[in-house]
Amino acid sequence: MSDAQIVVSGLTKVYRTVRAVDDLSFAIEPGRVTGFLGPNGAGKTTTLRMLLNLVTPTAGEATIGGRRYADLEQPLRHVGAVLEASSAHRGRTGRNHLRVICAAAGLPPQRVDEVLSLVGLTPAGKRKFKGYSMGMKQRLGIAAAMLGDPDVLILDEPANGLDPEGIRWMRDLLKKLASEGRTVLVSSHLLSEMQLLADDVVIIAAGKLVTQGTMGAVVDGLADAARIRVKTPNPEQLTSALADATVATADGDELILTGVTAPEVGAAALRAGVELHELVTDKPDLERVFLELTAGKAGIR
Ligand SMILES: Nc1ncnc2c1ncn2[C@@H]1O[C@H](COP(=O)(O)OP(=O)(O)OP(=O)(O)O)[C@@H](O)[C@H]1O
Repeated sequence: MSDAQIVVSGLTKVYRTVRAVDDLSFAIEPGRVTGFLGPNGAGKTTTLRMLLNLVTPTAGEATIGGRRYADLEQPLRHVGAVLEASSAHRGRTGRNHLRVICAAAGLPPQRVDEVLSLVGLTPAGKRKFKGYSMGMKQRLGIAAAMLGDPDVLILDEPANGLDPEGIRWMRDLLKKLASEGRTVLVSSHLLSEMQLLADDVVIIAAGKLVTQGTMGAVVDGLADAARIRVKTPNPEQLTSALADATVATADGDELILTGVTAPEVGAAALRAGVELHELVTDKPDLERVFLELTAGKAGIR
């Protein structure tokens, strides 16, 4: 096993009456950005906190390179985490904030300027934290996480509060860090945001795994919810020629079908000798499909 592989196995957290995380298992590979997706309350933060030994699991285990976070000898050299926008002493400069963390963790002091440069805060590092914008706080949080030059980076909703330019910057940085061979795990509740960033995706709802795989395969799966609109003077004949299709609506000569592709409809029509007047694939709104997939499972629990 790679030192940078994350493995979650049967992970469960029960708070009084709430099963925040429910028998969750997945693996996250190095050299890739993995999106950890789910609606609000799905259990993403609780999972990440268990991974970082900030919450004790009720059952199951989460390991990084085969070891629990608590058993890592020098955790900051191995794992960097940004769980919320950084907070620091208001009157302290960003640079001094990082120097304190660096010294406390016994990391080389030159890392401070290296990470400030990495996140584009070299001049701003000399300014006091109280004047930092949300975007600057996020950058400082990533700088702190990178002090130990970790091979695993874990971020909880890092795009929150960022403007589009900040989001693009974050995306480019995380992709670069993954391309260097690091494991990058990023949580989000927006599929659209993750589509531009993640190579792999793990989707959870109500604490349970919904699906996981490469972003391409998962999106293709969601896109199977595409609807085919077809016009034919013989709708009944066409329907009986399409055993696998589900008829969503039938209105005169127009049928809306799911569970089939346009080429399958065209081929079936040809075989059955049914005339087609129109054959259109309505591209699904992936965000809507994602919400439908996870809706009802999450929410208030
Ligand atoms: N300390 C706690 N005590 C009780 N319930 C909790 C606690 N922490 C989380 N929960 C509950 O566990 C469930 C999962 O919460 P969690 O914050 O992990 O979800 P999330 O996917 O990160 O959502 P969000 O995007 O809203 O942060 C929610 O129902 C939440 O109310």
